[in-house]
Amino acid sequence: MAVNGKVALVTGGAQGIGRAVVRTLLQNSAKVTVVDMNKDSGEGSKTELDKEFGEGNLAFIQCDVRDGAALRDAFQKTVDKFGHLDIVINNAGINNEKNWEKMIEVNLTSVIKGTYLALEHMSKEHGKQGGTIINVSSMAAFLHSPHQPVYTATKHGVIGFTRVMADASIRGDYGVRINALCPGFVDTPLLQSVELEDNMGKFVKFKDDFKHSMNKFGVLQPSFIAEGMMRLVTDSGLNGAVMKITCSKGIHFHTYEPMSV
Ligand SMILES: NC(=O)C1=CN([C@@H]2O[C@H](COP(=O)(O)OP(=O)(O)OC[C@H]3O[C@@H](n4cnc5c(N)ncnc54)[C@H](O)[C@@H]3O)[C@@H](O)[C@H]2O)C=CC1
Ligand SMILES: CCCCCC(=O)/C=C/C=C/C=C/C=C/[C@@H](O)[C@@H](O)CCCC(=O)O
Repeated sequence: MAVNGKVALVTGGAQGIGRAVVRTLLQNSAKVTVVDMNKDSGEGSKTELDKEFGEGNLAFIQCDVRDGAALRDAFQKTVDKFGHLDIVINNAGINNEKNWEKMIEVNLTSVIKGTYLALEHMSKEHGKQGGTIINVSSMAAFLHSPHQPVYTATKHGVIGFTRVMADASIRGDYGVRINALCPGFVDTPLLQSVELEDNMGKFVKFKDDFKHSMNKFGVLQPSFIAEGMMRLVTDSGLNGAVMKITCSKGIHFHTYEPMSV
């Protein structure tokens, strides 16, 4: 899929990985809606990106992705403003082992909601023109660590859900590609949360293990994750792929046993 002239919606696009992805999409002449609960960073980021790429290419909608009605409204507003929808990146995520129910809502339930809403606007089943969905998981889904039990569970969930929906898309002829992206450690504000009892609860005592892992595996830049994301967006041969991005192997894909049925 060529990105030029396409319309994208990115959740959690006000900072970190999401912001880098939004910037890359704009560089490639897409129209983009950022859906993020943080009004200050959303508006600040829009001001900067409008200066760089010109006004009229980027919309910011303040929205907590856990609020299903507000998220539905954000999708509709995007289509109303830009005319259609082609690319949805379900990226918003948090680290909160203390309030782990909230973390499941943000990291997994909202990715499911975002995928279903994306299909309403892009699937041939709904009379639309097709598109691509990327759900952000993590390398945490592949490596055990003692400090992130529920975060890890949500990221496993994102992969399982994404792979099944990719198969459903083929069987149902949705015309929508659905892929997952799993970054290793990335230099964003999220990483600071592992030091805080407010985020980690009793698992904060493992923070030195966490730092040890970061030193061992290295920390990536958000722009490199955006590069991987663009490959998932543009390569029409990819559906159900699980992309991994690490310092040691760069951008690569997880391989699975073929299905038994
Ligand atoms: N930074 C890292 O090392 C890694 C991050 N990831 C995943 O990448 C994604 C993005 O993470 P980062 O950019 O690092 O985080 P970040 O904390 O820098 O940015 C996350 C963005 O999501 C927004 N957000 C959070 N909760 C929200 C909600 N309920 N509704 C709407 N917006 C919300 C925040 O306001 C923020 O702008 C997450 O899913 C994260 O789990 C995956 C692997 C590694
Ligand atoms: C909770 C906030 C921080 C979230 C951190 C997170 O989601 C990421 C965890 C990342 C772990 C990264 C590990 C990378 C390992 C590779 O370098 C390699 O050794 C393993 C390669 C396995 C493969 O097949 O690629």
